[in-house]
Amino acid sequence: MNKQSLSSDRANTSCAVSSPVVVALDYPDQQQALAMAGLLNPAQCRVKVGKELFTAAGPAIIESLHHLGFDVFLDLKFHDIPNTCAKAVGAAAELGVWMVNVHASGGRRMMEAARNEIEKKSHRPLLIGVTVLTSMERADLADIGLDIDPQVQVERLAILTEQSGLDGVVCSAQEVALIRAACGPKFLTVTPGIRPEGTEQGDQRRVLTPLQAQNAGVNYMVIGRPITQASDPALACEQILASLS
Ligand SMILES: O=C(O)c1cc(=O)[nH]c(=O)n1[C@@H]1O[C@H](COP(=O)(O)O)[C@@H](O)[C@H]1O
Repeated sequence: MNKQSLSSDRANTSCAVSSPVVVALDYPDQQQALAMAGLLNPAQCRVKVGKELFTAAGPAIIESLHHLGFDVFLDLKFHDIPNTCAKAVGAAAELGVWMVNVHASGGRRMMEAARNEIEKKSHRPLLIGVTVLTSMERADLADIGLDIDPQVQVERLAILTEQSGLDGVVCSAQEVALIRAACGPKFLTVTPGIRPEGTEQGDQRRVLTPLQAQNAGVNYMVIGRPITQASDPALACEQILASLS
């Protein structure tokens, strides 16, 4: 199947999953990722393909996940000069993915170029700007010359992202109220850094539980290790969904 027909098929068949859960398939190869996907129900969650899996498995993993019925968030966090970023986002659109992201710190012209490029495509994924990584806290921002609270930078980048015509931002669920106030109710919030009670925080810093995130009004919550590293991943996913209902 060529890229264009894949894109058209996807545009016609993309399912409307009401669940906010997006499971991060952070695996080193296609076999492990598909084994995990096989335990999940595409009616109950979407999946995310990130840098590790996409670098190892390439576009074929997207096609395989589509065949299993999943909407796919392609999380490659593009951050480059406007032309390069726009072409990369355009290539992602041609894979038929549901969502793709760029780093909002790439700036207004980069985000506008990315948005303009996907507007030309027959399948138009949701285009999301990453604000401040959920692994970062104030000290990490100070290290890169931004001696401010993460929330200040998140709000600034969310406003820039909205003005640049993107659909929403990646942020911590802790910042959703702030973003709603600044960017309005239609602007999407996609929140990693989700940790159910009793799970390891790991490298994440700005975290909330799934229920707290839901109460904060997030649109989509990205959850990786609390599901994929659980002794029973399918049960872990079920329990998270049950905690939201
Ligand atoms: O864009 C992302 O998805 C992302 C942005 C961010 O600020 N923080 C963040 O954790 N992520 C991704 O979300 C996932 C979180 O995974 P866990 O920490 O295992 O739940 C990883 O795949 C990260 O790459």
